[in-house]
Amino acid sequence: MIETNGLAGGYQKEDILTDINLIIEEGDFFALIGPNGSGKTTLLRLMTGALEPSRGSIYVAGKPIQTYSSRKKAKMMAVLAQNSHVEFDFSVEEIVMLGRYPHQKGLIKHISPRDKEVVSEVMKQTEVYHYRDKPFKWLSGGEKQRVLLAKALAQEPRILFLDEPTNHLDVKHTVDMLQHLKEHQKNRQMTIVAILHDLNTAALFADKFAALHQGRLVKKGDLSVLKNEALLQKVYGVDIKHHSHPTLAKPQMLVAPEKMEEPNLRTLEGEVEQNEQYIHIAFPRPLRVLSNAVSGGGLQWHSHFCNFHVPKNYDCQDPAADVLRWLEDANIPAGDTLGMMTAVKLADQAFVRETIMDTPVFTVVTAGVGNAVDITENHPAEEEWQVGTINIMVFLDSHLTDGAFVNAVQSATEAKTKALADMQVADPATKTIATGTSTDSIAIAATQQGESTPYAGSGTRVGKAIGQSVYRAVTEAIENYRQRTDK
Ligand SMILES: Nc1ncnc2c1ncn2[C@@H]1O[C@H](COP(=O)(O)OP(=O)(O)OP(=O)(O)O)[C@@H](O)[C@H]1O
Repeated sequence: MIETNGLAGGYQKEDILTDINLIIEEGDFFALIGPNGSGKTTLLRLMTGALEPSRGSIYVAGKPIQTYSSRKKAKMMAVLAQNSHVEFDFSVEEIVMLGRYPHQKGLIKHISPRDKEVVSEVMKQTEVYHYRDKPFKWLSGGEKQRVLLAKALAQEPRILFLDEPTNHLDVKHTVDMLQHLKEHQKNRQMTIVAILHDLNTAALFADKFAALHQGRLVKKGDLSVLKNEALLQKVYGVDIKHHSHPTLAKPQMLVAPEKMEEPNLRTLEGEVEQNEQYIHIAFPRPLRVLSNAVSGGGLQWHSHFCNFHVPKNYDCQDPAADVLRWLEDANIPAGDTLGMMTAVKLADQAFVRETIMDTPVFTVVTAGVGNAVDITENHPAEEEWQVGTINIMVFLDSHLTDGAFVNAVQSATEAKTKALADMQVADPATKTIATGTSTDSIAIAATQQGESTPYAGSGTRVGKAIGQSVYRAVTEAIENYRQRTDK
């Protein structure tokens, strides 16, 4: 649909862009990314024929852009430029109607029923219909932007060029605008070429990407362009990390500014507070944690770690809300706290604090085994569970990658299962050796100090440290539980 070959161009005989070779297919949502001054607007202006190239060629729908008459071009493409100014005293509807100009025939232009229909439809889509009679100049920046988009859509173009279209728009209108554009792309095969500064928005809505840097096209392709952290670092000059969107199969980018000075946690000396209701471990700064805890679970950062005692008949309708309430009652900052719960007496806890294979590890375990389960055996679908949970928190002075966190959970689980086997903890239903209990929780928390390690399985020092520490702590906690309950 759009093809540039060896394209160069700029202003006052000085080239801003050099050797741009790009193919934008029909129906693409194509995002141009790059820092300020990298040449994105210049490229857009060359592609729309607003600027003459100094070298190379631009083909649109198979024909050189220069061969299009202005009327034909206006039927083919619409442009929503950056900071478009409309000075006249037009109403919103009149401005949008200007978009129909290329479709109107004859010397004296008449507004046809079709023009009216399209104009109202696009005003509704862009949510400007209700102020169609207002003077344009009375509108806010974001409202004006939506009116100008409506005007561009009224042109019914095959290609829509957008220069920072979400400028001035709030979150809702940004999403709405891009959602509408996406529908136009899908339902009408409209090609969209958009300059987008917000990489996260680009990741959500665009399918193809081209990164410009100092007037050169340094990368083009699919979402892999945005996942290329080294490329983004080179282009933008800041550290940008990507992670996955929680509900969509899309990456999201996070800027990582240089780290501030933080307290050193080499000794892992978290403050421990314990009473009948909870065990609370507090660190002077957050640790990176992977956990299935009821509150603050997933991969997060937390400074506070709590294990709450609940009665055996605890009504677990909304455990996360309960934990938040208990944290508030105990004056522990909920936004920075991981919260587990157990019906086991907290006094049976085990604290194991050691340096194993050069890795400082602190493991906190509460264990009840009334609910022990051999996960490899068949059980009736609906079972009456008794109270009993093994809650494990492992604090490490180590720097783990996300993958290593998963490895660490694996290492801790293997150690727990070995402890249950050595202590002959049986599944009461199957009478076989239990592998865990039905409601176990785990948290692996790391200081993220020092060099990062990609593995934490049994073949690594940190994995062995986790294994030994968890084994000792689970064994001790079960011994304490057995002594008290006689089980
Ligand atoms: N009309 C002009 N005359 C001379 N130089 C210009 C003109 N417009 C832009 N430039 C220069 O061209 C270079 C690229 O500008 P361009 O607007 O294409 O960058 P951009 O990537 O769109 O930047 P931004 O993200 O800031 O909008 C800049 O150095 C700019 O100063």
